[in-house]
Amino acid sequence: MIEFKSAHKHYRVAGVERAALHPLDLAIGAGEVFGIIGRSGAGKSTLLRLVNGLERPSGGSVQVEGVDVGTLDADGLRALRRRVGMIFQHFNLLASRTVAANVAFPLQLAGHDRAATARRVAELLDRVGLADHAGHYPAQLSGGQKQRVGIARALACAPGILLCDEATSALDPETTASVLRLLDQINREDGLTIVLITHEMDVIRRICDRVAVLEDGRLVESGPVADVFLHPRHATTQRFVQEYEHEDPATAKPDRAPGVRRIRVTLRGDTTQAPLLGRVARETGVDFGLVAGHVDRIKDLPYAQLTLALHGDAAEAAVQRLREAGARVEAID
Ligand SMILES: Nc1ncnc2c1ncn2[C@@H]1O[C@H](COP(=O)(O)OP(=O)(O)OP(=O)(O)O)[C@@H](O)[C@H]1O
Repeated sequence: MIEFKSAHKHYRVAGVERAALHPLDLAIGAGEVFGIIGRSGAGKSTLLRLVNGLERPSGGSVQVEGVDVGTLDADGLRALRRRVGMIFQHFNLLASRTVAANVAFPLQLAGHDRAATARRVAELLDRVGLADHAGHYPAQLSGGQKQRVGIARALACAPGILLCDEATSALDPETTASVLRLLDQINREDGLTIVLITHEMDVIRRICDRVAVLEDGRLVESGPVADVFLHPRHATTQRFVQEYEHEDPATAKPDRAPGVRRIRVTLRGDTTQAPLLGRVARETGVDFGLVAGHVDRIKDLPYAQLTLALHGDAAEAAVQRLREAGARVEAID
């Protein structure tokens, strides 16, 4: 659906070229919810703007549905933007237009007649739960309602791709959750491809299938969300995970006591709640202390990740049993 091939972007500021994105390869499949996470200035917005042609790559190519975005003329770009909807952190609604008129706007630009526009607007407002707010103005809406209008407007021309630019960053946690549920529902029902950029790991964890981590314009890690966040390899990803888990750095340090081994045990899916630890302790005679841990979900996947201190001679046997039972076990050293 979207493919970056050695795409990169430089900006010239006061005569000096600066790389916002270094050459990047990335493929996003149809129907995926793909998250891009990074700190401020990492290059997230630049990456997103290359997809809808708001920026052209300085080199390499960005293809959307097989079309090279960098080669499009004004007509081509207009057609592209009907296929690629976008929602924004600050909603970007027209303050002087009602909710219905905001949603109607792209339909009018695309030349739909009055009756077809009215039908489509009613359908979209119903979909985002705002059928009874059609005549309200943006100033009369909460942040979550404004973003629902933004979503309805972005979906007006039935795009195949929705770009979300920090779409929940201005919302409180409960409203964020409800907007993310709506996006998740739209993705599942319509098979819409969603690309979202965020600096919040929680947003990625809730709805994304895959994630890419950006740092200083470089893609440092990418893959299925559970793999990247449960077993982060790059220091930047590790920091995002530590912040999300509120991890105390002291717990990550190995216990130097003789005869004690620290391990991190990850259980996913059906094994998450299996009565495993007690059984392994009984069968092997190992004793374990609980150092840290959490039980959570990544999209539809339940998981548990525990740091254990294993005491005694049976540690190796216990690790073996845990692995046989489907747990991933990593030594912490
Ligand atoms: N139009 C521009 N002209 C010059 N430099 C730019 C322009 N847009 C972005 N940059 C620079 O490119 C780099 C990446 O910016 P970008 O906005 O893509 O990052 P970001 O990860 O989206 O950051 P934020 O989360 O703060 O929006 C930054 O150093 C930024 O200053």
